[in-house]
Amino acid sequence: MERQVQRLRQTFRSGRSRPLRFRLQQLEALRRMVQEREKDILAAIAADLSKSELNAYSHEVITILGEIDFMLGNLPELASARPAKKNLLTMMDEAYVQPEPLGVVLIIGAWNYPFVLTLQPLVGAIAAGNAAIVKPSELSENTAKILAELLPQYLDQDLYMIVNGGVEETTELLRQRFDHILYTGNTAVGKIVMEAAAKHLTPVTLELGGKSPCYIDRDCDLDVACRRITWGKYMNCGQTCIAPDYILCEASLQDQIVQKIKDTVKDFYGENVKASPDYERIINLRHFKRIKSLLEGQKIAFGGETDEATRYIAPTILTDVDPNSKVMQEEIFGPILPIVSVKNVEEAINFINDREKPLALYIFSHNNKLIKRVIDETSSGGVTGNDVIMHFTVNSLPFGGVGASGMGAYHGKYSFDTFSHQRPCLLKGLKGESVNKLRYPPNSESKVSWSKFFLLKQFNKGRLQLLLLVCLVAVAAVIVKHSVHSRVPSSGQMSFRDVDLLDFPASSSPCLGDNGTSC
Ligand SMILES: NC(=O)c1ccc[n+]([C@@H]2O[C@H](COP(=O)([O-])OP(=O)(O)OC[C@H]3O[C@@H](n4cnc5c(N)ncnc54)[C@H](O)[C@@H]3O)[C@@H](O)[C@H]2O)c1
Ligand SMILES: CCCCCCCCCCCCCCCCCC=O
Repeated sequence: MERQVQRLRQTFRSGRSRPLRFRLQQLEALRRMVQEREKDILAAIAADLSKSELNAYSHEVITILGEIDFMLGNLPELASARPAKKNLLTMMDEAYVQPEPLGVVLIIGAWNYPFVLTLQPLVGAIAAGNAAIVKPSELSENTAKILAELLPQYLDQDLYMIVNGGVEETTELLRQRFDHILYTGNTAVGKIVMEAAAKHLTPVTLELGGKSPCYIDRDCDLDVACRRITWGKYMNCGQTCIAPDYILCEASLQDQIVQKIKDTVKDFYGENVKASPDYERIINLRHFKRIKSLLEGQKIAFGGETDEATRYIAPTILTDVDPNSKVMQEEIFGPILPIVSVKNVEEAINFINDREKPLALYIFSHNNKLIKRVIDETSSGGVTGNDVIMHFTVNSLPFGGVGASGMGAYHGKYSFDTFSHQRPCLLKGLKGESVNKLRYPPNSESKVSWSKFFLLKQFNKGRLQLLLLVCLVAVAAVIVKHSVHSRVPSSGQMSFRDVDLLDFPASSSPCLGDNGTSC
């Protein structure tokens, strides 16, 4: 493993991954891979999650194509240096923020959306100019296999690599030094990843899980709310990190909600859910048994049927659920929907705040003020009001957790930023020592007073007059210099705008004039 990481690092150091043209080519190659090998990819995802190919396309492939298109359209802007605001002391200098790649990054994916959760971070890593190792989950073995087969055929093999394997291989990978690790999966392993990363001071993005609450207000269109919740809860058989984990509502709404979700399940999946091509299965027997055990001692208002041989668990609703019961202690990650009664919105807010910060929060109400209030008085990775899951699909929104549900974020611009260092650059000329004297020893009351003036903008009348005089002299000097220069032939030095940005390693100043001042 060490040799492989070393090989990627050497290629990264050669600068090959930096030019924008190269990054765009790799992203285009990735898009070609998805388009040309769509059938194989869909078959692999379908096999891993007993999913129809149509669902595999709309749950996963569409997201990756959208992310690649976003990067192709926005990369030149994302990668270019941004001029920064200056203070009085540096007003003649050039200040800008230059995004730069981090180096060799590690992406560890989870099995529940095995294509999206590995390739979406990879798109960001490539766009930001990094080398990357991708470690798909061993539980979604078909997708892991097809990725290992396809990626080397389309991407630069000395920069982007797939490592397949389980705990042993991941542990070995985590011993290596990376420049960033993005991990998606459960919280317990998140801690292992963070501990391993700490040994090398490697920054991490942790995309974890949690119990995402869904509050339904009395003042709400229950038909619409229940239809949307049914879609988001039972999609992928409940194995979605941002699925609504449980419902909070007033006790009087409970029966209506059960009835409406029941009707919607019939609309979506037909009389025989088991036979529906749109209803998936639990990934493995361990998870099947874990989810089934959550039903013990519960009041099953709907569903509850299970079949171990096919790892089928029916869309299920539990009512009058005790907040202290097992099903309310861990993330369900399966098609079981508990309903917990609360008296009002205050109690719902307290219920949420008494627990770990969730990955997502959903609020259904006609009353926008109530939705805003719940947002203001709680915390979660993300929020969708009057719907579920959909904030994931907006790539102008950062996607990630907070507290126990994770740290850092990605998607769109946020992926680019996650895999970049925002490097502050200040370029000064070698003149101006008269002002610089103010910061050189020996210090004095007068120097401190001048520093306050320059850095804290604490004017007094005398200083202001003096500054005006200095400015006049500076303007005069610039005019004289300019008139001399206009008579001298050009030095032939190129400005930033003359350079083909595509061939540029995205490390130039935004506007470097030939006297070192910003233009
Ligand atoms: N925030 C998100 O975007 C997001 C997305 C999907 C899933 N999740 C969360 O992930 C969880 C489900 O995923 P999972 O954890 O079952 O997936 P998983 O079992 O596939 O594990 C995730 C990754 O961790 C690796 N891994 C497992 N054990 C390890 C160990 N001991 N040491 C090092 N690496 C190890 C696996 O190989 C895999 O690549 C849920 O909690 C879910 O909410 C979060
Ligand atoms: C008008 C037709 C629109 C069709 C849009 C379909 C959107 C489907 C989006 C589903 C995306 C689900 C991905 C969830 C991934 C969550 C990752 C965590 O587990």
